[in-house]
Amino acid sequence: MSIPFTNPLSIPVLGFCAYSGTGKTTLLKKLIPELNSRGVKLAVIKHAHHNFDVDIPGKDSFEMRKAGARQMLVASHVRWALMTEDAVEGDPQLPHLLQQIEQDKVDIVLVEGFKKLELPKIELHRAAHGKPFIHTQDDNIQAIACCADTQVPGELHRLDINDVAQIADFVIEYIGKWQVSPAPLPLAPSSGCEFGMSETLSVRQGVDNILSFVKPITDTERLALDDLSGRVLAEDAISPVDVPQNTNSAMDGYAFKLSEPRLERYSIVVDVMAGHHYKGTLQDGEAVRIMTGAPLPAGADTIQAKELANEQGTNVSFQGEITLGQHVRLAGEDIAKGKTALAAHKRMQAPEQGMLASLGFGQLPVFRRPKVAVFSTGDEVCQPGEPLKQNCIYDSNRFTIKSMVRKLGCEVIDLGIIHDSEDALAEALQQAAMDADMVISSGGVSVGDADFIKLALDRVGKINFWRINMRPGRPLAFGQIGDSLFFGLPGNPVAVMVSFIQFVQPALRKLAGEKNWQPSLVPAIADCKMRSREGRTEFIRGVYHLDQDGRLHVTTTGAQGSGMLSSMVKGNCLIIIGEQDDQLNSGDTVYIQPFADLL
Ligand SMILES: Nc1nc2c(c(=O)[nH]1)N[C@H]1C(S)=C(S)[C@@H](COP(=O)(O)OP(=O)(O)OC[C@H]3O[C@@H](n4cnc5c(N)ncnc54)[C@H](O)[C@@H]3O)O[C@H]1N2
Ligand code: MOO
Repeated sequence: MSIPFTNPLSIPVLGFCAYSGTGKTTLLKKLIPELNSRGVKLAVIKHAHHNFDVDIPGKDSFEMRKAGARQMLVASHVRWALMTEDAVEGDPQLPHLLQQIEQDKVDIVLVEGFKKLELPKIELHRAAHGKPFIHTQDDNIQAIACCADTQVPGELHRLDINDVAQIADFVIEYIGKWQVSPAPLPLAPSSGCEFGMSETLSVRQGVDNILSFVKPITDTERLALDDLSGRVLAEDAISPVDVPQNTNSAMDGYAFKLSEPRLERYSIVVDVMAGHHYKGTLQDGEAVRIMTGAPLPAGADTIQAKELANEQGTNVSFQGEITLGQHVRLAGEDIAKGKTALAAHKRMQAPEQGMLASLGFGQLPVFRRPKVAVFSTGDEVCQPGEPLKQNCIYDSNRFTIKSMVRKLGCEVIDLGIIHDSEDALAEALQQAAMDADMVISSGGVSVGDADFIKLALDRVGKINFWRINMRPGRPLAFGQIGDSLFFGLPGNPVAVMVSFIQFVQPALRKLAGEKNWQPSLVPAIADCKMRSREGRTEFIRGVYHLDQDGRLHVTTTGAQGSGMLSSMVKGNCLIIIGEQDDQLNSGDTVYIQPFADLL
């Protein structure tokens, strides 16, 4: 029996399954240090079948839990542990357990046990134990680690159960290939098969297929702190210092040593300003005037704010509750020296730049920015700024595409408007693919006028023309020209933007080296009725706001023609009606995708 499983995290999860006695734990005890030595940070979840305990009778944490604390968190400066009394019928739920993992701190979660879940796993098998294979019953086995003389089916990835380095290679390759599911939407699952010319795909199938062709850029360059905005970090930034550097005061006030019982008054020995320190050691009954950010003098352990203190001559007395250690910021409490302050593959914006500055970095390695060539097609398309010819339309697509490409930190190569001639298109595509990592065109991909671009693409690359079950943005071309990726977006201006957000954006982010990116989708209450068609994903331009009931509400921008760019200008989000719905009523909850970060 297999039990469905969905990974709720944006990092990979890999199980290890075997009959008991095969040596799962023994292998993991060797594999973990091997992976650590290669820079892989990992978490492990282990399923225990018995009523285990990690605490010791007599310890405070044990006694408090036994006294009835449903959760008990015990912490020191090196480790913390959360114990939760959570008796469930049957097995614990792995997705719930995974959500307890701090996924920004590790690259992968290894799972021991949970054999019946539809979870990607490595099977461990020792012929000498005479146990049956698991992969014959479980399609989720990614590889089998077994003895040299064991026969396994040819298509199954084979590993040597005694070769820990080889198993570590497989895990690292698995992490590299793993892709976060880009659309946690109620969309049809991807079938994972190859799609040919003019197939009709779901949005999820389209994204999965495209991402399987994207190879992240590995070239790097070093940039000054000031130039990091929008760039993707190429190596972990390890903190060279403690932040804060010293244990210091979080308040303007007085620092002293708290004693039991509390003293009536303290004598003020000196003022300590930020950027200076008191060289002596405070004695019982002594206090210093201290400013926010100034180092805590030796001997002091507590601060009282100025507002709760009365100075009389050279003495000070305090009002209100005082707890040991209050208003003291510990050295390294934000970021400790030697810890990963920012992991590689993160796109940097203001908070990341600020944090790197606070650690004293002057320059950092980033991945080279992707180069993206953009052009428009069509004899009716005119250059803005020039007189509009009869029966023509100004080129808006090149400008929306270029703007979104730049927002994603890429370099734009503008190829202008290419007129409907097979030779001109073929030449432009070939040249663009030599210079750029990605080529994006708009127009000419639906049935009527697709012929020129299809013929040209056939000459220079490998392209699929798909219909995506979505609106707007039904036609989409995707493929490769040489080493370059090609997107042929539909001509209608709104369809261009929606297709870019759904398909080009995840591809460009992966190309740029970014990891763990997922579209931001948030639930909102529909304030009006909206129509779709079952089997199709509808991206309606909407306006969301925080209502007086404290929840996000959303309404449409009005007319939804796929040529009406005004709907994108008025809107601040896409309202997503999934494939399984044909209508949304006022009051229903719907996912929205705010687009302020890209547009
Ligand atoms: N018989 C069918 N006709 C159409 C279908 C279909 O399935 N069967 N699909 C429709 C859909 S959906 C879309 S979207 C469009 C996409 O067509 P193309 O990609 O071939 O685009 P064009 O025909 O070249 O242009 C469509 C529309 O967009 C305007 N356009 C084109 N380029 C630009 C530009 N750079 N800036 C601004 N506007 C542009 C163009 O003038 C047309 O009005 O096909 C439907 N038809
Ligand atoms: O993509 Mo078209 O604009 O769906 O109507």
